[in-house]
Amino acid sequence: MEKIGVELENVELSFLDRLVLHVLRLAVHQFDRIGIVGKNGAGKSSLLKLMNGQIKPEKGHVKSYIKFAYFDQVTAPDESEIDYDLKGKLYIPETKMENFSGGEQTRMKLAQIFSNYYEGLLVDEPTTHLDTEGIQFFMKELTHYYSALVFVSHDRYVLDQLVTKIWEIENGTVTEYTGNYSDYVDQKKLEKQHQQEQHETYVKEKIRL
Ligand SMILES: Nc1ncnc2c1ncn2[C@@H]1O[C@H](COP(=O)(O)OP(=O)(O)OP(=O)(O)O)[C@@H](O)[C@H]1O
Repeated sequence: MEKIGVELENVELSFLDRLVLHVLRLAVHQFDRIGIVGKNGAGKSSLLKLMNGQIKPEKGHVKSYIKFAYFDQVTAPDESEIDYDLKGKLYIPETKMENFSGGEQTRMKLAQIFSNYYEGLLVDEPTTHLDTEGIQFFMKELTHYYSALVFVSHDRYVLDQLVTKIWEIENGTVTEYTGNYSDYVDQKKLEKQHQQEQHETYVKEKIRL
């Protein structure tokens, strides 16, 4: 049985009296590849931050058993060493970091992560500032990265290539779907169709009575 990397139990997270997340139980296992999806403001980044221990829930608990690397767009790159080859491959300039463009900052932070080995990666919107070449590099690295991977992305192509599970956040709750993004879309279509059929049966039955 695969080792648990992080688990959440009976978690409630609110901001300004709004219940943003309500999780009965969720777990990330050793080699899971999970894509988190949901509308703007659904709670995707907050869920990653909970798993990273950056924010604490007011109820329930989050237990982490492995060391995760965390990436988001807002955190500036730190001074940690990066692999020389990666620096070249990712065209990271020799200029001062404060002058880096958005894309260069993203490349730098990803290079820092890929220069070390982590048992888990929590990655929030990694491809936003990347050009096509940067996205291809990121995907190639992650395809062979042997760890738990949880990431938030609005990029369907990236999700389709990299994940084998989808966590959908809707109205504060998280539903797990097996498969990549396209599989998730198919399952949602079937769910909708089933609901529609149930509704039609209900209406017909009501008329009949
Ligand atoms: N520190 C905070 N203080 C108050 N509200 C917050 C805070 N952090 C997040 N929120 C609110 O919680 C909700 C969830 O935010 P979160 O950033 O997790 O959403 P998201 O699904 O990642 O959204 P997006 O796709 O737009 O990035 C939003 O309504 C946001 O305004």
